[in-house]
Amino acid sequence: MENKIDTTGSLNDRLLFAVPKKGRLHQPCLDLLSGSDIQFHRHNRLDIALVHNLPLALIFLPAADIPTFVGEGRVDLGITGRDQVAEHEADTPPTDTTGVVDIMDLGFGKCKLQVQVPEKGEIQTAEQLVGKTVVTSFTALSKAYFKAMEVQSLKSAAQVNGDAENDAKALQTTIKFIGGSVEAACALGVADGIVDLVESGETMRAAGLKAIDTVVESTAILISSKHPSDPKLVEKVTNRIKGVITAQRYVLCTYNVSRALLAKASQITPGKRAPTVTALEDADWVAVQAMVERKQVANVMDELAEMGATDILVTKIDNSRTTW
Ligand SMILES: Nc1ncnc2c1ncn2[C@@H]1O[C@H](COP(=O)(O)OP(=O)(O)OP(=O)(O)O)[C@@H](O)[C@H]1O
Ligand SMILES: O=P(O)(O)OC[C@H]1O[C@H](OP(=O)(O)OP(=O)(O)O)[C@H](O)[C@@H]1O
Repeated sequence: MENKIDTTGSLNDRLLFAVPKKGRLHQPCLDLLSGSDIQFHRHNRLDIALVHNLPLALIFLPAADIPTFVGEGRVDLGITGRDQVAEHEADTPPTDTTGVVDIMDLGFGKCKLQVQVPEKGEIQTAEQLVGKTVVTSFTALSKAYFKAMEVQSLKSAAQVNGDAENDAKALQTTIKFIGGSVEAACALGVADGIVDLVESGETMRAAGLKAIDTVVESTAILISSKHPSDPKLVEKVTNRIKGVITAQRYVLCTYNVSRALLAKASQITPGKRAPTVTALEDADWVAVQAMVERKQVANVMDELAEMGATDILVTKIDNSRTTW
């Protein structure tokens, strides 16, 4: 009892921010909070942590439950996968007051929710799974996906034999829920196909499966409820997170170039508004500084060097406050 911490009493005046408590999104979220200087200490086994330096409380929840808590306005802000929001909305369509607001894409947790079937089996298309058994953790999205196909198949079948009742039964796809290790379902004879997440494709290949269609593409997103308790604080947290994401996505590229080549160089590194150009002691030369997307930087350096820029340096951005 001595170690029991009463956090509930202190939650009233705080903006509640839901963060995945485990799984693929957990660590990148902790990194994002740390980069945004959101300081907290999470006591062992407690799913609520008070933030020391802002009127915020972090609520650690399964990624799949976050859209429900935020959508019902029980929690103000949250980070989860776009796939989880889509699943929640397929099950509980948003109204004027419920449902989530998609604030921004966070870039990590990239994956696809895909229809998968045994590599060596007879099924080659998603249409061939209509009327069969599909196992998934995303039942609402899968039901909606196959429903659309069933309607289509029913129309085609009715045109051929006109026996609508029997056709409807034959074309009903069974969607079964499994909480994890969905990829094992086909090999165990539980399913003809599955709907599961794919990132590298390693799990799918190891299970002898292949993807035949994509239901949803996903990345982690920052979401808020429709009427958060403190919109100003939501904006502050959003701007901090945006700053960290931008800092991760861009680097600062600095180089020297002759004035004669400045226009050409500016086309290679246009920067945010325009590159920063500084005069040098040598009147024919200038120093240029511009933000460049990290994934483009090697190509940009090659192009700059080829066109005659010298002393090209790339530096990491620790944090930022900018709009793109
Ligand atoms: N292989 C993956 N690569 C990238 N992102 C993923 C991957 N698998 C899942 N995700 C993302 O992370 C979210 C949470 O999935 P994850 O399986 O890590 O959660 P979890 O809470 O541990 O759930 P479970 O207990 O069902 O495994 C997914 O909804 C998806 O947005
Ligand atoms: O394409 P890959 O890179 O192999 O990733 C895909 C796997 O990742 C997720 O599962 P996770 O490892 O989170 O475990 P789970 O099956 O218990 O959900 C997903 O459900 C797949 O099984």
